[in-house]
Amino acid sequence: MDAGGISDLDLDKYDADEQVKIICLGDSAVGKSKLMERFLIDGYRPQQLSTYALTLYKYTTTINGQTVLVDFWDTAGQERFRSMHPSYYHKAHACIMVFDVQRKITYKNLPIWYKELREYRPEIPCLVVANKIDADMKVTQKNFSFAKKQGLPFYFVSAADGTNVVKVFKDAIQMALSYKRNSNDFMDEVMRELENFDLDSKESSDKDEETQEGKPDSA
Ligand SMILES: Nc1nc2c(ncn2[C@@H]2O[C@H](COP(=O)(O)OP(=O)(O)OP(=O)(O)O)[C@@H](O)[C@H]2O)c(=O)[nH]1
Ligand SMILES: [Mg+2]
Repeated sequence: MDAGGISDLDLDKYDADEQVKIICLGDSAVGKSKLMERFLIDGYRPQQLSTYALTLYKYTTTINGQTVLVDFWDTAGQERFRSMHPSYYHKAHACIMVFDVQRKITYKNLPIWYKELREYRPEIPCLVVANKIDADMKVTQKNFSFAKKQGLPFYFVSAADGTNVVKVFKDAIQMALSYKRNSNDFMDEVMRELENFDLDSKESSDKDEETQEGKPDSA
């Protein structure tokens, strides 16, 4: 199976024209899962594959008349080790990076997440999300400069009351799509080439027919 979750089978099954993968990063308990659930609550949610390490949410939407299948990847647990398995990043088209406005440490850890993201996916759009603003609206006055410094889009959101949740996810899908369409990312080019390459290049294995020697005559 393809670790990137991109397969023609899925495109057929969901009658989709295009498929994008969006990953979610951030410390434990910042609200990554709650944000996904909040967004998907009204959305079409045909499938949820769950393992102890990963939840994959499938979502379809129509953009400019095209049906887009979105794979949202969410982790459970791995982020405690502050390092994700490389397959998590594999072929991702956008990243939603979350911190908890009530816990400063989760904001301070953003550069660590961002560094790892960029090691695997140097070019993909990354959206920075300050979650849990419902707990204290005053935080929206604060200056969280990380996103600005990196030139990344920034959102104040609340998974609890829904503030800006749809906006973040819709933007993420749009950015993922435009990335996919316009990407000059070298690794993406390579992956595209590999996908087109017919792996079914069976070398004429008939050559290794072994000459059957007659059984030694038993006297
Ligand atoms: N007040 C408030 N609490 C929230 C919000 N979003 C999440 N929470 C709470 O924060 C806790 C953690 O939320 P999760 O969505 O499980 O966090 P997570 O990032 O998925 O955590 P891991 O799966 O452990 O990495 C839960 O108790 C949520 O109810 C929010 O917007 N406001
Ligand atoms: Mg979670």
